[in-house]
Amino acid sequence: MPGDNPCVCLHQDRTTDKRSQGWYLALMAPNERGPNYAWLDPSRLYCHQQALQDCIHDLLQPFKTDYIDLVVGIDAMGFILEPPWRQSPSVCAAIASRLGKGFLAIRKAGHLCVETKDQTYVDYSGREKLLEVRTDTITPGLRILLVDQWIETGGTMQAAIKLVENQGGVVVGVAAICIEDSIGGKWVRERYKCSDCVPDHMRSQFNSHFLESFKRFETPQP
Ligand SMILES: O=P(O)(O)OC[C@H]1O[C@H](OP(=O)(O)OP(=O)(O)O)[C@H](O)[C@@H]1O
Ligand SMILES: Nc1ncnc2[nH]cnc12
Repeated sequence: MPGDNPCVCLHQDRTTDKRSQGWYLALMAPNERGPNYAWLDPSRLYCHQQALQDCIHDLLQPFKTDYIDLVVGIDAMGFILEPPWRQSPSVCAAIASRLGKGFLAIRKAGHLCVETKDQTYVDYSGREKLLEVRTDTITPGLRILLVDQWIETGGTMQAAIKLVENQGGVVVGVAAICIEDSIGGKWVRERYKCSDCVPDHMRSQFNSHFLESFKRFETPQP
């Protein structure tokens, strides 16, 4: 049953199982390191080949018929979810290239050695931060899919949207594993076509920052 959220093992082979919607979300690890960290670690699901494929498939469903010129990912984990249209996720850059789509990285401050536009923001940590993007890529009218791992307060995504739109880019859509029902998350949803991976019956768990699967979560022993 879809509400049944099994404890999914990282190395369990689910390729032949009947997979329920969002099954791979149970692979995400709870925060065990305290308040300076995000409340969970979604990146554990990227280690599982089927989980990564299903996650990206789900994220892209709503955009199948949209024309997209460029995929823009937010530093750092947003880079992983660059869509691997039609092929394996491990070769996403090659696929983007074959399809004639580029990938633009919006970076956290201090990494780019070229001319940049920047935008300050405050994220879930409450700290003021800076995003930067190169100025030689986004041209007026360019149709962009913005991708990040997660939207909690929405501060990071709102800053990325400003960077794109201030250069004339058109945000066709916003994709993240979870867009929480925060004020900022709702702001993004109300203004842009969005996709996330959270089934309706699990949304309250995400908004309260505790997943049922955490109760059964076991960290593998070394
Ligand atoms: O909605 P917000 O409250 O702004 O938070 C969302 C941002 O926070 C996380 O990134 P983080 O800075 O933890 O770095 P990471 O991508 O390298 O994990 C996440 O990947 C988003 O970029
Ligand atoms: N990676 C993440 N996981 C969970 N909550 C988040 N909030 C912001 N980033 C997050």
